[in-house]
Amino acid sequence: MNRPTIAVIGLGGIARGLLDALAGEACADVRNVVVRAGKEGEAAASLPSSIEPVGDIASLARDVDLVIEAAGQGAVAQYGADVLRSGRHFALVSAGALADDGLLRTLKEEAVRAGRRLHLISGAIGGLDALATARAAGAVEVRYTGIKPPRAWLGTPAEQACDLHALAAPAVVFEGSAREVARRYPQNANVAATVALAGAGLDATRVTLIADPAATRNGHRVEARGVLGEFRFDTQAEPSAANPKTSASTACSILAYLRGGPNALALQG
Ligand SMILES: NC(=O)C1=CN([C@@H]2O[C@H](COP(=O)(O)OP(=O)(O)OC[C@H]3O[C@@H](n4cnc5c(N)ncnc54)[C@H](OP(=O)(O)O)[C@@H]3O)[C@@H](O)[C@H]2O)C=CC1
Ligand SMILES: O=C([O-])CC(=O)C(=O)O
Repeated sequence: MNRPTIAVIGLGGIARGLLDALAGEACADVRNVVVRAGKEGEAAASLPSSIEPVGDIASLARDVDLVIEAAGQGAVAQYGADVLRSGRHFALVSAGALADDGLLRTLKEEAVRAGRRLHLISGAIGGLDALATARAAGAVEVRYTGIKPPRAWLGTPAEQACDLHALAAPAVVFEGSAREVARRYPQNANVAATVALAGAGLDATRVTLIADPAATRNGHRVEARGVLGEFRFDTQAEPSAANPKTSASTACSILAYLRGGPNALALQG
């Protein structure tokens, strides 16, 4: 990838981490941040004058050629197709949005029509290359296990599964498919959808989520078994200082991608 001129959707923990990292980097020029319509002025107050906040895709600077989503699943649905129709590449981290087959199909079709790239950046997870290799050889059984401190699960359905404020031992808060977890835990388990899209698919990939009172970091475990043998990829990730639900590695995965790293799934192009 040549040095792209980019826009970032979102201005939360991941986006700010990325903008901070890019301030000292030559791998991309940031022209715009996409914020909710009406919040442009508020956003401008906290951004350098070189970055203009906009409230829609039509207002992006003409020379933006790549748009990075770092906002949430709703933002993928809201802006993804417009980004591609406007002739720009689209790279995202809110992978759970792609558990909606209709949205995934639309984005792929728009990417083909526009001749643009549709990339899913690795985010907080690793091992996608090994998953793709295992899948290429035939059927593969894949399990993703996410283990986070109780505070990372506040405001999610995990609150109904256990008392997050009085947990004395690890508690399983979700068991099911990657497709289901994408819908139920939109801010916490996008990595499960990423693992699924790289390997066994959204319905076959099994997911367990655990709230662990002894955990201080976000654990991500990928276990795969197929005709080639088996592997296990374990991550203990520092939580983002801005958002305990998110691993700090997510912003860095976008930086690595912009540097030309191999850490993205090409869904199209
Ligand atoms: N693949 C991966 O490994 C990971 C993916 N993620 C994904 O990244 C997302 C962002 O994470 P994080 O930065 O920590 O979250 P934050 O909650 O810190 O920030 C989200 C930001 O996005 C903005 N936003 C949300 N929806 C829209 C929209 N439709 N239009 C414009 N702006 C919008 C929010 O604005 P406002 O405050 O106005 O709502 C906020 O500025 C997560 O929700 C998750 O989907 C997160 C972690 C890992
Ligand atoms: O950053 C993480 O730990 C993973 C995460 O929140 C997600 O996949 O949505």
